[in-house]
This record gives sequence, C-alpha cells and structure tokens, in this order.
Amino acid sequence: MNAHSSVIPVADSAARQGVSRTDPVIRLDRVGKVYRPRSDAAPVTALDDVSIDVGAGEILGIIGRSGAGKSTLVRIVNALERPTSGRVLIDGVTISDLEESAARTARRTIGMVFQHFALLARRTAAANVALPLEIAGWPRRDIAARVDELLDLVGLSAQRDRYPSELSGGQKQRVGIARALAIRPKVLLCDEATSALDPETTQQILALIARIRRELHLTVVLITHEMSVVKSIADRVAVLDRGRVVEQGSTFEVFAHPEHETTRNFVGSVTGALLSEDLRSRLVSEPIPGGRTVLRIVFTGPNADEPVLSRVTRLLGIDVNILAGQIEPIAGRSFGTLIVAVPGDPVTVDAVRNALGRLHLSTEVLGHVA
Ligand SMILES: Nc1ncnc2c1ncn2[C@@H]1O[C@H](COP(=O)(O)OP(=O)(O)OP(=O)(O)O)[C@@H](O)[C@H]1O
Repeated sequence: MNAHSSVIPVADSAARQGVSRTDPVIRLDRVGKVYRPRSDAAPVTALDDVSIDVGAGEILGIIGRSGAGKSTLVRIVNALERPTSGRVLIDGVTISDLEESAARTARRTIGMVFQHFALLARRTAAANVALPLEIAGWPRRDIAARVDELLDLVGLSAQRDRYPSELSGGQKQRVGIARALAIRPKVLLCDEATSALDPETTQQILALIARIRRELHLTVVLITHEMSVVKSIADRVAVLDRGRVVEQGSTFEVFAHPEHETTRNFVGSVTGALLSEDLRSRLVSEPIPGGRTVLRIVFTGPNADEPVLSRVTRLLGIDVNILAGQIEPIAGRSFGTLIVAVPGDPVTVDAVRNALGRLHLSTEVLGHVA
C-alpha cells in the first residue's frame, strides 16, 4: 500500500449523528475549567468561556504564553479531563460527557504528538509505531504492513530498526508522528511538537505535518508558544491569554492586523526581530522633542510592489529612514514589513500614517528615538 491508500475513512459516527460535512471536526463550546487545588486554596480558572471550531482538513494554531491554559486545553480536547462548564465535540460526539471507557474509545479519533516525543527507549522506531496497533488488537500481519506504510509516509523506512537513542530529535519526532497516525485518527493534536527542535528541523517537521494534512485530509491542532510555528503552516490562529481566547482569525489577518496586546507581542516577536538590539534599547514610549518616531508598516496587498514610501515622502516633503524590511510568505501570501523612522512631531506622524492608511497600509508606532 502506498501513502495515498491510507486516506482516513469518513467516520460513520458523523453520519449516524446527522452531522453535515461542513460541521467542524472539533468544537469547543464555551469551555471553562476551574481547578480547586485544595479546599482551602483559591480556585484557579485555567480556561474561561473558550469557544473554538476547527473545520475538516484545517490546521489551527493555538498560541499562548506559559500558564495561558494550553495544556489544560489539550487534556480537555483529548478527554483526559472534563471541563467544569461547556462542552467539547469531536466529529459530532460530545466527548466531554463520556464515561471513561467511552472516552478511551473516542480518544482513538485523536492522534497526539508530544514535545519530548514520548517514545519507548527499549523499542525500535518500528516497534514504537506498532504499539498503538498492538493495543488496538490488530493482527500481526496487518501491523507489519501498516508500520511499513507509516514509516514510509514520514520518511524513516531506513531507520526502522534503530532505537530512539540512535535517532536525531527530528527523526524521533517523525516516529512520534507515525505512531500518532497509526490507528487512522481524524485529528492530529500537536502539543509543542517542535519546541525541543532547532529552527531548521522545526521547519522540516512543520512541512511534514502540512504534507500529511494534505494527503490524509487530517484536521490538525498545533499548540505552541511560538508564533513562528503558527506563521509557517496554520490556516487559522486562536490566541489564548489567561484562559481566554482574546483573538482568533485567519493567520494572515491576525498577522496583518493584530488587535489584542498579547497578539501584538506575539506578532512582534517574529516581525520585531527585524529591529537591531541597539535601536530596540533606545526606543522610548513618549515622543522626544526634535527626535524621530519609529513606525512599522505592514504591506499585505497589491501595494507590496508599489513605491508607496517614495510617494508619501514626496507628497509630504519629509525624510524617511528605512531601518529594516522583509517580505515573507504567511499562510501562502506575501507579507511585507518595513520599519522606518520619520520626523517625530505628532502632526507629521499623523500625516504619514493617514497617507499610508489611504494606500491601505497599516502602521504601528513602535516607539520614539532621539
Ligand atoms: N491540576 C491543576 N491544579 C491546579 N491548577 C492547575 C492545574 N493544572 C493547571 N493549573 C493552572 O491552570 C493555569 C493554566 O495552566 P496550563 O498548564 O494549562 O497552562 P499552559 O499554557 O499549558 O502553560 P505551560 O506552557 O507553562 O505549560 C495555570 O495557572 C496553572 O497553574
């Protein structure tokens, strides 16, 4: 069998429950989770009114800082924990209501990929991939064929007999992904799947996840604290902050027009990396008389190819210093960022921002320098 023959069969549970093809594969409906560590301790709200839908074949990135509630969300989606309020539906089944034995069965629709791979050290790559099939009671011959197919899918056929200690981090994660896909889940839930990998290996693993999504029409949730992960392959992103979804939308739109401060910080962590350390350390939040204002201009549309800056400088008769710039693909579209310094008096700054706004370019004041 080749990789294409392992296309996941449409689960009959959806058809049985009258779920149409356009219904989300994952639905978090006003999910809340309150922990009460001890009876005398204050309750901790880990998730608060979280509503997220993930469509079939979609890659959703869920991004949040430490303590935002990401691990709690993973455990609830995976039916390892129950929400205190709200419900979770996977493929039309309300898994948040299920008893443990039914939850175990429902968990088979979800493949998990972990940050630290969670491989068994005493098993070879092939035997690690075989494990969920053995647990599910597959016949030995079918297991062998399926393991071959999975190792081929993730490009690890040559390493099948190696032990985890003989594999690189990226190879270990390929084994982890093959194992997660073994019993043909509908959903791949990746919990910081690339956080232990270097940037190059991260991109290779993300490319693998994107290809698998395409070939198997999988629905993928990427939980991460890194915007660069979301930027690479997520179609949509939800930003989690202190247990709440503060912003969600298409990855491109969220990058182009981040609304919440947390989102701006995440986006800035990627695009703001353009600023030199020296300049960053000199930026202040209040305008400096006679100084300059540093603006980030985002080019997202057809204007990316036009000489808009020179038009604006000619129109307003001002000097603009270009400090940094780049054009990169985000969710398959060109996304340009330019960081410039303009004369810092508020009237000029407003005039520049208005002129750029009329050209459909969004601007953000990053700060002021002497
Ligand atoms: N079992 C628990 N009992 C009490 N509080 C908990 C429990 N699990 C999580 N919390 C609290 O819930 C909040 C969210 O935690 P969670 O682990 O989900 O965040 P996170 O985004 O995964 O963080 P990190 O990236 O650091 O793992 C935190 O304030 C945490 O202290």
